[in-house]
Amino acid sequence: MDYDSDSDGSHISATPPRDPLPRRPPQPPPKPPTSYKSTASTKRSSHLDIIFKLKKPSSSKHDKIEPVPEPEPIQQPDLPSPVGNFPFQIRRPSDQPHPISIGRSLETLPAGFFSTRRASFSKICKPSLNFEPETSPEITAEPKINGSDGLGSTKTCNKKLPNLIRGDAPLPPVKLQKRSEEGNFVRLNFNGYKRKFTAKGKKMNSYSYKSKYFKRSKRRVKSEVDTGSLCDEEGLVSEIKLQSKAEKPSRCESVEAAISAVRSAVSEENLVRLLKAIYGYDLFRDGQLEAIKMILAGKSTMLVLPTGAGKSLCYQIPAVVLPGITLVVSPLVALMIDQLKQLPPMIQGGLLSSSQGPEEAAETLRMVQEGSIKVLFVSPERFLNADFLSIFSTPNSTPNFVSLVVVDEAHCVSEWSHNFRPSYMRLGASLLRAKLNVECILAMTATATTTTLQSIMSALEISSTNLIQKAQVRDNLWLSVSLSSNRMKDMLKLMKSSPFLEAQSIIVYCKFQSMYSSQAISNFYLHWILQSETDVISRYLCDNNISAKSYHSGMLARDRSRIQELFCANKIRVVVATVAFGMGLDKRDVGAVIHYSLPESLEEYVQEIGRGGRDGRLSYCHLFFDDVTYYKLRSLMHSDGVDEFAVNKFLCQVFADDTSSHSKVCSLVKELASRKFDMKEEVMLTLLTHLELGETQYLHLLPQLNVTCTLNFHKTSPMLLADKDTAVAAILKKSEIKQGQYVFNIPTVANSIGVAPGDLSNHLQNLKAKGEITYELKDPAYCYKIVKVPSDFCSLTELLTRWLLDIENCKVWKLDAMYSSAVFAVDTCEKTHDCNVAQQTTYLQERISDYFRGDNNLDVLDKMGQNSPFLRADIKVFLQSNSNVKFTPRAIARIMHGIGSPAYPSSIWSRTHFWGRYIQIDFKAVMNAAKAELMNFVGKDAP
Ligand SMILES: Nc1ncnc2c1ncn2[C@@H]1O[C@H](COP(=O)(O)OP(=O)(O)OP(=O)(O)O)[C@@H](O)[C@H]1O
Repeated sequence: MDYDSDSDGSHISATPPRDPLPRRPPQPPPKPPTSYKSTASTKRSSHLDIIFKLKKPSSSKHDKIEPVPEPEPIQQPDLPSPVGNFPFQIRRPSDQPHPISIGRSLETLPAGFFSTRRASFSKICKPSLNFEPETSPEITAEPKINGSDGLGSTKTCNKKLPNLIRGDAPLPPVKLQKRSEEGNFVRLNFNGYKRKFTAKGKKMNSYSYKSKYFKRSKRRVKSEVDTGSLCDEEGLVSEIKLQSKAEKPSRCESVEAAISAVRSAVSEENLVRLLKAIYGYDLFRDGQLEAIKMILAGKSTMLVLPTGAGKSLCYQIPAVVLPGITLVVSPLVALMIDQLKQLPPMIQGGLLSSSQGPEEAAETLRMVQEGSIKVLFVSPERFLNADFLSIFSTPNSTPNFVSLVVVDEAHCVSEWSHNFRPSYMRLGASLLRAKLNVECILAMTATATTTTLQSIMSALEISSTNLIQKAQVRDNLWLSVSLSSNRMKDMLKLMKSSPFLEAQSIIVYCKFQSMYSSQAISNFYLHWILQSETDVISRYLCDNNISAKSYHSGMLARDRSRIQELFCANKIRVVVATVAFGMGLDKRDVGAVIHYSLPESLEEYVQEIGRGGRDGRLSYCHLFFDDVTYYKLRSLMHSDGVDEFAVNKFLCQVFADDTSSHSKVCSLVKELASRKFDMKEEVMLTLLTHLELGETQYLHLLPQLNVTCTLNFHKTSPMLLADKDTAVAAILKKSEIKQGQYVFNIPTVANSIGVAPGDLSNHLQNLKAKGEITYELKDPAYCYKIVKVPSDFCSLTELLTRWLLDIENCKVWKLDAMYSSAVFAVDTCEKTHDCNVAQQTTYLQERISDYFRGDNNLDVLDKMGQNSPFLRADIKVFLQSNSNVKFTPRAIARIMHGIGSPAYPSSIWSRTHFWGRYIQIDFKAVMNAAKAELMNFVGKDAP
């Protein structure tokens, strides 16, 4: 079967039909500055055998290739013209700049309106840890809670601290286990169900079993159970919650006494006493004491500690000592919930998240204002909400003033990190100081290069003397790597051999959620099209007698939680997951982490291997890499890129709506704009945020809204209601009537009567409550007010495009650095007689520390081809066969690289013969070839 057959004429190609395996492009001239010669890319044998002693693998049942249905003939897509005017010119907007005026503050949206994106995140890990032996906590009483600062002496010790986790805790009900199954456990109680986790096997954490305290708490568990962290079955937090009532007062008193002592003198002795009183730990870990002292001295601090090193404690202790509230900014709701659950019970915590209902959010805010919350977790998007900020712009005498702002995952602040989030740009020190009146900021991360650190510290105005940084990778992680031309089989071999065979809990990380693009790479994978890679691999492992479960972000949240729980309870041995797995995961006994796919950066790699060996025991981390995955990832690094003319058109639209009033709320419907400018939503948000927070403030972003309203009248006739209600009158004026329903844009109607869109929404809710109307809202949109119209659109366009291009190049460089490190380890090992895991660990550790140190001499391979004899001819054929569609060079390069974009989605364009055909040729080279061919094409058509 000719899978690649098209019906659009594009099969008339300069290149012969695709081979089952991609042909290597003509090699570019050798790159000069590599201090070692890579043999990894040419040698196809697995290196596993020299690293680990292998057992004989069982045969795979998976080699069967199922027939693939013939693809439907390609329909010429009904695409919006992504480029109204052809790419090579930059237009100024037709509107003239308007005088600046300051708009009224209209933003009164209900809390919880924001959406939090799911991002590829988790926490990271760094170097030489001092994992001191954990001692049994001698806790004698359940902590109590207190006065207006959360720990004062006026209130009773027995008050229960719920740590406001509501119905949004992402945990499904679980059936009660039989008592007899209890082993090393903590019982959780979510959604009204109690559960126990049983840890089977011999490899349980030695601390837990040795701990006298643990044995005592086992006996007590029947009487009292509270919530606990999903994977903290050996953690102290849960143990604290198991205290008997009789023990409460002394415990509470000792905490209060320890706090008073620290308040009067911030000495090491007093802090260790407080550590012991709250957590039961005898010693601070590396970096903790230094950080806590610095924060208590009021100094903003940059803290870089590895994953699992105990960063949370560095803000929790100051939170109980300082008088006001500690605001913790976290990028993901899942992380916030996890951190909230892990707060010791004497620290009253709360969270504000987009998944909460308005009542829940209002209740949390009420508690904040009362001063009964000590630690509040919020998303960075919350800082868009003026109502939220106003709560904290109070004098320091009120109970709800902010003593400390903690920026967790602080690398998200920097565009040079592996995980930049535009909303984190909002957390600049000047804004935090102006809006929250806060002096002390703690930035925490586990992975940041020197460049990233510099940019975080400059944004948050943290002095270079206040940097606390420890090593990147823990010593208990054994790192190995191998080049593999058959990763599935090699992985099976690995897992059936020692020491992976003995590992109790294993995480296998995959990169791609769907096997879709595999069809472009090898016919062998054709039958996996549109299946999750994690599903395919977990099934393959199960078929080969290794019990494994798949986990990816496309699954229902309930199913994901269930898998995480079972894994934490040691009921699943292997989880095959995408990066979505592991965020906030605190399972201590993960014995092995296998990378089935190359990570996108060393940051991601370090973060993912950091899930292993959190109990301080040896954990084995193996990385498989291959050229095909590298090429695929290299293409993906270009998926956020945009061109100058697209940025210019975007700016024209953003400022087009500015007529006369700067108090007007403008909106940009995300999906429509994304297709129109062929820009991902995240990229548009990055640009808008830059327009607000860059050197010149051009606009003021407001919380996102669903802007299109479809409304029906019920009780009173529309005209009669309009006589009494100005909002209804405006709706009638500004609506289109479609099938008897009134359809209008919320900001347009709000602007016409001079109210905020949020106020109009509230008004609609009231009318609905009275039975007058029903309505539906749709079309999520970015909302903003224009502060200043740029005077020179061309310069601004150029500036923004260059900035985005630098970010794109940085991502590519990070991937190349990851790939080069893997090649380096394999090559160096190959040259070494009797190379073993210990040596590979050393090679990889060296590369990792060079990378994070920002060593400019780091050799980075770029193995992309620079040209192909068929490229220009293929582009020409492609253009001829799609002559009715407008393209940009970037759009063509994306198609040739097999990357979908909002205006050229893969669902349509992957059916073309050329989809992904040139992934081995550098993206920019393909773009240049496309540009030249487009010029020819346009020239020919010109009259
Ligand atoms: N001084 C200490 N002694 C013993 N255990 C500690 C100490 N400090 C923290 N821990 C424990 O270490 C574990 C990891 O801590 P924490 O979650 O704060 O790490 P982290 O650095 O935030 O890691 P991640 O980046 O994965 O979130 C927790 O179970 C915590 O209770």
